[in-house]
Amino acid sequence: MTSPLESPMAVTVRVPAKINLELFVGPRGEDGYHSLATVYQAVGIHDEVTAAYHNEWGCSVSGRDADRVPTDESNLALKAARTLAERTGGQDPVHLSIRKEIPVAGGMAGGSADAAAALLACDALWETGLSKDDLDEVAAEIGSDVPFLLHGGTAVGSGRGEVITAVLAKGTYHWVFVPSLDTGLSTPAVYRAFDERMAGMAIEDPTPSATLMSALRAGDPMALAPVLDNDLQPDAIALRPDIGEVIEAAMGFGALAAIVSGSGPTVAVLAESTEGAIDLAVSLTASGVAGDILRATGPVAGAHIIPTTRV
Ligand SMILES: C[C@@](CO)(OP(=O)(O)O)[C@H](O)COP(=O)(O)OP(=O)(O)OC[C@H]1O[C@@H](n2ccc(N)nc2=O)[C@H](O)[C@@H]1O
Ligand SMILES: Nc1ncnc2c1ncn2[C@@H]1O[C@H](COP(=O)(O)OP(=O)(O)O)[C@@H](O)[C@H]1O
Repeated sequence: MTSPLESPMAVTVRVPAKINLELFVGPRGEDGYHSLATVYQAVGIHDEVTAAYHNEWGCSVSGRDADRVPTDESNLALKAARTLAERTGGQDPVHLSIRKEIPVAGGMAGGSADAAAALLACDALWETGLSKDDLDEVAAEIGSDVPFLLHGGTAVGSGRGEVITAVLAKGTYHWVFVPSLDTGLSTPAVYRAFDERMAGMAIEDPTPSATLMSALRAGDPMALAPVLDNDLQPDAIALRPDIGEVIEAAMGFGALAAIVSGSGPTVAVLAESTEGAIDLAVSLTASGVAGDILRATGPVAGAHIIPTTRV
């Protein structure tokens, strides 16, 4: 048995953002969700979530866009912690301190990332002993992107995106992200616009493309660039024409590719190398088309515990 002296009082988890290298949208199911075939990649922009014992449940948020993140029961990290506590027969309350770097409502799954981090942190703090599969099941209940953020790397997401299969991917990809301004884009609004655009057309069940898989196996950004694809991109651009301008500018400055991440509005720009990514970031900033730019490589590891205080 673990002595109380060895039990952690707080656990901190670092968790990456995701982009969708491919996002194929199928028909809308009876639950209101569309089936997806997506290829996720975890990229090196990270949030940190610390779970610490406290006399009541709660959370606080600091860092980038913190004022746009709720701290009530609708916070996805808090929701995840409370769901895990329920599933494991009740646990002592925790306070979650969330430090954000992932743009909020940007299509990079920051809320889902915090939920994945909270699950891992609370699982370790409470020593629930849940299996990986059990944790995945709780993750899927919180949101479609949450299981991937536990796994990281590059992976196919099927179902609603919550059924994860690892992909054989070589190499490191150099990305520039344009999170796009001060307002996000609502995921339901983008899916609604997709439905309106596709009304009356037959939508097939989606499958990942073989060409994308072979580009990833080769680890070749030049081969990956032309096959990046997102069925929601036209709808995100229709709702936010400035996204189209960012894509056009990035291509004009020599990007290998530029694509909307998930439901947007963040644009993910693929560069050939670190130097290429720096040049693109400088050109995009100087042109005035993008005020705020992030740079990262992918793939990176999923949610993981980082050393923290033990008593
Ligand atoms: C688009 C994606 C791509 O990875 O990521 P983000 O851009 O949000 O990061 C995901 O599909 C985000 O999935 P998820 O996290 O489940 O979306 P939610 O916010 O729960 O969905 C809000 C609403 O969007 C619509 N929705 C969502 C997912 C889906 N597969 N089909 C849908 O039609 C539904 O109307 C749903 O009620
Ligand atoms: N911990 C959290 N971090 C960020 N957003 C959160 C969090 N919890 C709830 N939200 C809400 O979820 C919404 C979607 O945010 P986010 O997950 O960052 O974007 P997206 O779904 O576009 O990837 C935001 O409007 C925000 O209010």
